[in-house]
Amino acid sequence: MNGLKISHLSVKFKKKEVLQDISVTFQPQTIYGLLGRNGIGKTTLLSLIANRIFAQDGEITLDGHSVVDNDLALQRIYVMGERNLYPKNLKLVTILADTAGFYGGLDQAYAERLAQKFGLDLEQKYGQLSTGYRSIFKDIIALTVTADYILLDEPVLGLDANHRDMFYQELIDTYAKKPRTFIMSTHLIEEVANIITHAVILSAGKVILDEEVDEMMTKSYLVTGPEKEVTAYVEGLNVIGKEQLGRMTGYYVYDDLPEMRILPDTVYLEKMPLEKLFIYLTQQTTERKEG
Ligand SMILES: Nc1ncnc2c1ncn2[C@@H]1O[C@H](COP(=O)(O)OP(=O)(O)OP(=O)(O)O)[C@@H](O)[C@H]1O
Repeated sequence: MNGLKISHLSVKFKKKEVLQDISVTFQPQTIYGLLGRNGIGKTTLLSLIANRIFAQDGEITLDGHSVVDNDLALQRIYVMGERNLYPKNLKLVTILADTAGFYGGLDQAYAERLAQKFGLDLEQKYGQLSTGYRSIFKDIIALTVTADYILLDEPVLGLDANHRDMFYQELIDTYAKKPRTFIMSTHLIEEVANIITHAVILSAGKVILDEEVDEMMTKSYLVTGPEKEVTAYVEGLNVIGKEQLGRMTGYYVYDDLPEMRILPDTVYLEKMPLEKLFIYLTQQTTERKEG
């Protein structure tokens, strides 16, 4: 019952089906990565959760209560808005105060510390900010607002490498001090691989993976070796990709490795990076849909 539960949700824009009968539960106090290729429906899903758009079918509940027109539930869910959400002539301090008003609080002192750290003057107007600083400002709100579920839509869009690093560090720190749920949509998978504890991958209108990152990593391998030996070793396993690496063949395997199977001296096992897993899993489902 606890958690943000998406049940059998379907969304169409005109004739285009974006999400088809998806179900997934976001648990309390967990950092999620919401991953998927461009245009797959990540922002759409976040907008549905925030009640900004409505689904044709399905239901979203927070701790058992529908979020539709439910201010009590919506106050507990903060969604980092799209690019031009705020009026350009509003000062950042005013936006902070308004947000605090709606959500029942915002850690003002922490917001000011963050603004100083990122070099952001809160007396500026929103319209004066560069793309990167708009993201930084929205990130500051997301990190400081009083809400149990914080939805971050591409939080590092336009941020330079130093600022991205700072943001990730702040996210880890604030989560450690006050655990709550963050759902972060991003394309920078390797950058968040050590931050998110759970991954939800969307592809071809469906949730194709919903799993703990640690669990995923225990069954994600790159197996390399001479073609004959390596092909024999991976037989019957869930091979999601293949690459030719010079004279060696590499198979990307997403499966538990059989304990009884002996690994030949010429065959090597490595961990598959999360990004490779994402690339091959989403490629498979897209090809299946198109094929
Ligand atoms: N209001 C709308 N009207 C019509 N089509 C829409 C609308 N909003 C989104 N779409 C379409 O829905 C699909 C999903 O878009 P969405 O923005 O959710 O994808 P995304 O996964 O967030 O993409 P990206 O990673 O590129 O930001 C796209 O094909 C988009 O064109």
